[in-house]
Amino acid sequence: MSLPEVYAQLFKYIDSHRDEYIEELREAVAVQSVSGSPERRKDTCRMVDWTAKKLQKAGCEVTIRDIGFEELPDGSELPLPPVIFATLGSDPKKSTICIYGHLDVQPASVEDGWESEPFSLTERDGKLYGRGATDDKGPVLCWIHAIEAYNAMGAEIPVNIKFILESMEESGCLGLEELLAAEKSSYLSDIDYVCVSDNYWVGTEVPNITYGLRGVCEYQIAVECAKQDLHSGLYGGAVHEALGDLVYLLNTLTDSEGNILIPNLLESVAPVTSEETDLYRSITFDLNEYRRTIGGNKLRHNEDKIQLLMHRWRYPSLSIHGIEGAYSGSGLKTVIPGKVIGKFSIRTVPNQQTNEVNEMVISYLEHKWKERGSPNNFKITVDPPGDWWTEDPFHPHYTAARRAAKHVYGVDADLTREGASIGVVSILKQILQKNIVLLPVGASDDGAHAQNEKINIRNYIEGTKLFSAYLYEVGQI
Ligand SMILES: NCC(=O)N[C@@H](Cc1c[nH]cn1)C(=O)O
Ligand SMILES: [Zn+2]
Ligand SMILES: [Zn+2]
Repeated sequence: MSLPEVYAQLFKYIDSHRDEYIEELREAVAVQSVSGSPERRKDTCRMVDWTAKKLQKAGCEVTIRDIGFEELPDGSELPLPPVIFATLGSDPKKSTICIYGHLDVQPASVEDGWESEPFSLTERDGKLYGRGATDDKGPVLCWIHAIEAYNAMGAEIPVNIKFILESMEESGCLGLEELLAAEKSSYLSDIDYVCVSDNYWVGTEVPNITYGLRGVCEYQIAVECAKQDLHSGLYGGAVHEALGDLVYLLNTLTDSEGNILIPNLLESVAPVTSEETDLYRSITFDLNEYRRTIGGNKLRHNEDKIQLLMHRWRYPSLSIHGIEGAYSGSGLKTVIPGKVIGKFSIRTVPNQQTNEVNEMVISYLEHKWKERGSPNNFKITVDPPGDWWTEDPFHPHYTAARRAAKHVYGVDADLTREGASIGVVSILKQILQKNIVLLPVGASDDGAHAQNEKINIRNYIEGTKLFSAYLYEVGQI
């Protein structure tokens, strides 16, 4: 494949600006834009301002869109971080692509087991460690740097660009759907293609392009046995313990193999077709490397690549995330928690309907609660869901993205799905009905949401090249 002249120049420029790109990521990571923490809301808004300035400097016309308030558990209201709309170019002869990214991050602290301060970007062995490095500040910066590279070369970007950058992605995308629905006939009216970089490679060497996501339904079960915690020596034996009830309920959700026990929940899962299975065969995926990265003893579907990938991407799964109110410090504490809240989620897939899943979950838990016969207070809360999404991976937009990947990495990108959820993707699909490509830059072992999140310098720099090449290739469709 001959390399277009523009690539040679862009790639050389990008390589020579590596150190500046790292410094910019350092600045971005230092802003503690944790959307789930009300006390970090100012920092989250600061991240919005910081990014808006970068976009303006790159030549974009930036609009900051207010999206209202979040109601906190105590009934007070907290302003949501605004959404950035940024436009570059409005040539009617060019296609217009919509690029989505998010500026908020998951919580992180050294006490969780980080080897270095999570909000201070730290380089070790060619990797940049820091919260948000790969999810999703690194990829957002890759887009901005790709545009800056075109500008510096004096090269024309062959597409118009419209950014949507939100800062509540890690907290249910609050306020975004309403904003985007209202913009269908204005800001979003001329979008031809959508590109999102908020997921990861399936491995560490071969790039992939993603055509499907699972949805997510999140639940909280609260059980209360006392108005405060109790001394287990003084009250143990006298009370019906809330944590025992909760553990019982959580244990009824799956069997020991992880199979979901909620009746009828799997009935609406679309059958896997042979064409679909064929797409999984050629995916580069090393089961043993995946297991080693996790550090576990044995995987489910251990011997079968296709089954394992399908259970990560194509079938529902149920995960228990934690128990609020239960003692979780080191050592023992002889306490009976007065109130505990169990948190779990179900990843949903085509053709499951969120409202049906919610009804099945609630009715099953209410039935199990009755069976338990506990006198304690019990309440289930359903959190805002995200829908699943699938796309046509043989659309010319995908061909353009794969051509871009081939130019950068020299190999064919795999066509894959992902098991996580990106709320905006199904929302944009519903509103725009346009082809959406997910174009990840980070590697499978980046540790998004976990301790020691990182992006490899190679992925960060090659990701910038990938986006510059993607802009070029989409301009050729
Ligand atoms: N990079 C996508 C991602 O991490 N999405 C989150 C979205 C979410 C759902 N509930 C809280 N965050 C995911 O867990 O899939
Ligand atoms: Zn993300
Ligand atoms: Zn995330």
